[in-house]
Amino acid sequence: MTAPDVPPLRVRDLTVRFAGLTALDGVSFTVEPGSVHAVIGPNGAGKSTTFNVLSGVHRATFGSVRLGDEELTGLPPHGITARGVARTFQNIALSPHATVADNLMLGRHRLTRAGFLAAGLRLPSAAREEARHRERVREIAAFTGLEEHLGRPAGTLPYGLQKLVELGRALCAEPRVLLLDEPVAGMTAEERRRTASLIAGVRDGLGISIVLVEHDMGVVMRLADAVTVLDFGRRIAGGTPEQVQRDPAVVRAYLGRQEAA
Ligand SMILES: Nc1ncnc2c1ncn2[C@@H]1O[C@H](COP(=O)(O)OP(=O)(O)OP(=O)(O)O)[C@@H](O)[C@H]1O
Repeated sequence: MTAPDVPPLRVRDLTVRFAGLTALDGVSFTVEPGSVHAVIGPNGAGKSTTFNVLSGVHRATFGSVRLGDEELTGLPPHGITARGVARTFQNIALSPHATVADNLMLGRHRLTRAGFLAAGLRLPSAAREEARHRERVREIAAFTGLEEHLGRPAGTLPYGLQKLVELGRALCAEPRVLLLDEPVAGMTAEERRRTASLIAGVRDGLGISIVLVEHDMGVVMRLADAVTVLDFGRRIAGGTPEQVQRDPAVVRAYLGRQEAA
């Protein structure tokens, strides 16, 4: 698998207001090419809002998100996917009755050249293209450890494997940037360990950038190259996992919430 051309993802002064509530307030950070960048913070800090702006679900009130020279701000979700940014969902969003292979094929959608007409007319060009996509799906299934499950309906797999299908489907879009929304939530300790090493493998083997929103601090600290810490919609710290762990503002933010709880 060859590394795609990955530019930096620059988030600048991102501000999101919902009817009187400022969910994000002037947040800036840069995701370096080929790195895992974690966004962490206590409940309500603005992590999901950041994720939703990056994937085009929410519009920024102010500020910008740029991938290299391309402005992503204001694009709809499919426009952002088309520029090589793929996401997974916190709650699994697979077609449960379709096979794992067909769910992965859905991830190839943006790369499909032959239109519905060519496919419907069963033109040889469409058949060749489909065969190429199926081959790539098999490669990605092997990479993610899903090969033996390709023929099974996705809904019949255990939860941890369904999360991997989500990840595999996002990889099938050949992204330059992968947005992972709590990829190990609800997993057993063994599944967490396996998923964390798979994510490290995606970074190291495919060279793509990964933005990770995750509550599991063990996974964040082991996996992330850089961490942005949010609290009440503001960026309160940033740096390597070691730096943010020692940062008094971060300790205060987490301890404060525990005391209030
Ligand atoms: N669609 C919305 N409408 C109004 N307020 C919202 C909306 N989405 C989020 N908020 C508010 O914005 C703030 C940030 O929420 P967000 O979900 O981004 O935090 P979070 O860090 O992801 O929290 P958690 O860890 O609990 O998922 C919160 O006060 C939340 O109530």
